[in-house]
Amino acid sequence: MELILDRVTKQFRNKIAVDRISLRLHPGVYGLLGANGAGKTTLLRLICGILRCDSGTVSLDGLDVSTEEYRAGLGYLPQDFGYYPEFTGMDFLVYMATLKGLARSQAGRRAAELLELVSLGDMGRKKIKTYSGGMKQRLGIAQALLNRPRLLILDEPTAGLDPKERARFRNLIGEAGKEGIVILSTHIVSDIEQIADTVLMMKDGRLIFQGEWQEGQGDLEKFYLEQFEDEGLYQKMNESGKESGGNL
Ligand SMILES: Nc1ncnc2c1ncn2[C@@H]1O[C@H](COP(=O)(O)OP(=O)(O)OP(=O)(O)O)[C@@H](O)[C@H]1O
Repeated sequence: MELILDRVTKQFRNKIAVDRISLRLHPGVYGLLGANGAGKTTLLRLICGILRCDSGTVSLDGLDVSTEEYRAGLGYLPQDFGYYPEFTGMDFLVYMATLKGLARSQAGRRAAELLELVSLGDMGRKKIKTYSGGMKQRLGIAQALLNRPRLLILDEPTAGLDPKERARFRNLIGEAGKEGIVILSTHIVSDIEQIADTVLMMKDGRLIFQGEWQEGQGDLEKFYLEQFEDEGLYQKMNESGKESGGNL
């Protein structure tokens, strides 16, 4: 399985949010790290086909992002996921499953299975308005898994999770990453260290680091912060009319 991004670019008015990003991803967990405004959400939306690239292509095993077949293999948890507070967790999952085209009988079975998987088995009959932030987040992950996606995209999935829930979440994602491609965005470095096999680091719409982060390489947080110290330096160099270099 291979997800290929080829010079993917997206511009909003005069802001280039994603700037010629090329990637080849295989099964595993990828942590997309970047400061606020680096372009993470935009990149994830392009990979989900919610936004169209201005130029460049996204494809999974040769299927273009615009095709039904591509979408059928996709699971997505957006950053600002809208829940229905009056629905129970179970009803919500069944509803989402039918939207995704599962037959009703199948939807009920799958929903129950996923509630167990995300440790919400005993909360399935309770209304979502009674859930904690972490429970809602787990329900969001469950809905993203309904169609057994080959490509799972999670935008800031650990936001609002306490340490215990983070550990639970790590296990869940680790399982998903064994069979498919999981991309999760965060600006919390320790999330990446604990969950992801491969780090993707974005700054100003560009990919500035891609690869495994191993213990011998030192402190990922320090490296990450250094990129932003460099930014100031490069800006100064540009302002004085010199070419900036060194950035990938
Ligand atoms: N719909 C839009 N219209 C105009 N500008 C946008 C739009 N979406 C994103 N941008 C801009 O594109 C840039 C990248 O935004 P994006 O949301 O992708 O960053 P991010 O890394 O996900 O940040 P955050 O962690 O805050 O979500 C920002 O400067 C943002 O203001």
